[in-house]
Amino acid sequence: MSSVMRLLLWHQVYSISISFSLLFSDYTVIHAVKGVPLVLSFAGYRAWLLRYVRPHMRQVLLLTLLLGGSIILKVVQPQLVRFFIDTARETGPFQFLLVLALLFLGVALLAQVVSLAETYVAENIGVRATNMLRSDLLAHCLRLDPDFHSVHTPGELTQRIDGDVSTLGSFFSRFVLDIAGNVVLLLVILTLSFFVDWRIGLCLLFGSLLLLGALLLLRDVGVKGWREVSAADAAISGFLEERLSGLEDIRAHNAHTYVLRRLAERAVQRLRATWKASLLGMTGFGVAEILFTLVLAVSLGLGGYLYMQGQISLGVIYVIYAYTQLLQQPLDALAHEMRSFQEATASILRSQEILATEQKIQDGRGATLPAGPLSLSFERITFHYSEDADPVLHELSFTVDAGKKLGLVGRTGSGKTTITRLLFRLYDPTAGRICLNGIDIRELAVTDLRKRIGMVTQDIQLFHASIRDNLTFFDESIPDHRVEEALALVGLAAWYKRQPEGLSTLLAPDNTGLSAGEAQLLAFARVFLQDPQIVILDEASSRLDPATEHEIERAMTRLLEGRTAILIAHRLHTLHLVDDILILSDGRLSEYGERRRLAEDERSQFARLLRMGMEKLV
Ligand SMILES: Nc1ncnc2c1ncn2[C@@H]1O[C@H](COP(=O)(O)OP(=O)(O)OP(=O)(O)O)[C@@H](O)[C@H]1O
Repeated sequence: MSSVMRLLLWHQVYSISISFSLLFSDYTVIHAVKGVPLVLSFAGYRAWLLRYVRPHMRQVLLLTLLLGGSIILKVVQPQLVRFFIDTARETGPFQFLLVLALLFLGVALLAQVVSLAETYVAENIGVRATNMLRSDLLAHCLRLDPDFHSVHTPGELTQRIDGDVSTLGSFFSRFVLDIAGNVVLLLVILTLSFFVDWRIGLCLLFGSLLLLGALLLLRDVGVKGWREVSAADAAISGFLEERLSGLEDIRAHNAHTYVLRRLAERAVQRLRATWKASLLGMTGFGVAEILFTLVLAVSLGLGGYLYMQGQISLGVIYVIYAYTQLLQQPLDALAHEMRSFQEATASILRSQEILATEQKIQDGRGATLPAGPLSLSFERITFHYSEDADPVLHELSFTVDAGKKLGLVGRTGSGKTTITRLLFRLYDPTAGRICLNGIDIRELAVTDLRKRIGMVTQDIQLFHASIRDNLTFFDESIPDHRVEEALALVGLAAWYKRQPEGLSTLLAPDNTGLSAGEAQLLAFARVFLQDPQIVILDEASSRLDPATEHEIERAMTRLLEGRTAILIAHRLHTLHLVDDILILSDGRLSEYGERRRLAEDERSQFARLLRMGMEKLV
């Protein structure tokens, strides 16, 4: 090889390795995705790969071997054809031709098998790693404070936990190997082409650089278009999610036509975006094809010239043709990987953002509570949801002795639910402290605290799962007879007998198929199974028929027996279950005392409420 050729080869190896090392260097990589500059350091990528791919190291090793094997098989095939053509032209022995043909067949078959194995192993790594990330994200989201969930809609979180993670599948499984594999393939093809003939090598080297540059430029044009399509897709999904969850209101207001018109508008937007993206994509594709054909024409023309000059054989022309064709794959793949790299970076950053969000509510130092009923006290509690908002509770103090029940009464927005959220430690008070048996609840482990408190809110969430799983919260250690006892205790024995598959009967999604009363009784049964020491009941404000109301009151009485409880009452008649009454007004204690005493005191607010015979307090 002449010194000029060596110089050229080294220059080529150097320039490709520089671009490769830049991609993976310790410098910060900056991308603009959806107009927002995003930053992720090499250490960031490495940490992600190590966390999610390390558990599958053996498979990664196998994938590396398979990739290496497939590169070798790809470049060997044209060489076999070259020998075949040259041997045939020189009328070489038939047996040798037969061996070459069989060898070619064998190599082609082996290449297919290796590519199949490669896909299988890569998919396997990708799916396992993304499943792990999905679990991490979901577990983290479930732990995060209500503040976080109030600014991130379920739809958005679904997209992050599922959509973004799916984008990362190929990043985990093949991204690094694909880039490395394609760079190696490109290098091998170009190096071999220099060995075939340095002029051909030079032609392919310049052709590759030109094509790679063009592909990178054109790729950005297409990406923008397809981004608009995904935005239009997301708008349609969001629209459908919202409308389908409000199905009853849509039916009640005969809003079908309005919904369909809005959907049609979004569909038209999507159609326009798709046209634009396809057109831009086709233009890019067309230009790349033209450039590629040019490179092919120049190299073949040069090959033809050299053949006429008697400098190369016909077999070598075939090799030139095959290698030029083969070049298209790594060039296309590298341009595509750049796009995947940007998408993966965006997904990693979005996932990282969630994982980096810290819970404000942290475990205490592990103080423990005794068994049996607990007393609870609020001591000068002030609370606001955000620093710039007005306080919702002002210096609120009250006590519920062990085994006693407190009735909370107040207008809508007076702060009743907020009190229960603070007790459950969904938020911590801004000032003051909440104690159970004299222990500040911030001293307890959060899970221990929440185990001790059973809560039935107005918004009962039942899952599309079996009755058993809905009541035990997927805790398989709870035996069926305990679940059946709980159902009987809340008065659902007759309902349960009607269920075709007993505890295994599936409940329909979104509580459909259940009356409001049945859903509430099932929520009571859940609390019975949890057997907490403190119960918080937020009475349903919707009206139920008298028979169901009676059932619910009976279940409530049983549930409250021997437990400390806070009952948020929306109707007066349920208040006979409680010992004390606390009337809240704009987050301030307006009246507080023993129920009997307040009822007998004509001047009390509570007695006035009773006299007015208000069925509904709020
Ligand atoms: N997550 C939140 N972020 C900010 N403000 C909130 C939040 N939740 C409630 N608030 C505000 O706090 C105040 C008290 O609300 P809370 O839900 O405790 O009232 P409530 O007495 O339970 O009302 P209702 O009887 O209607 O359920 C209201 O002004 C409400 O707007």
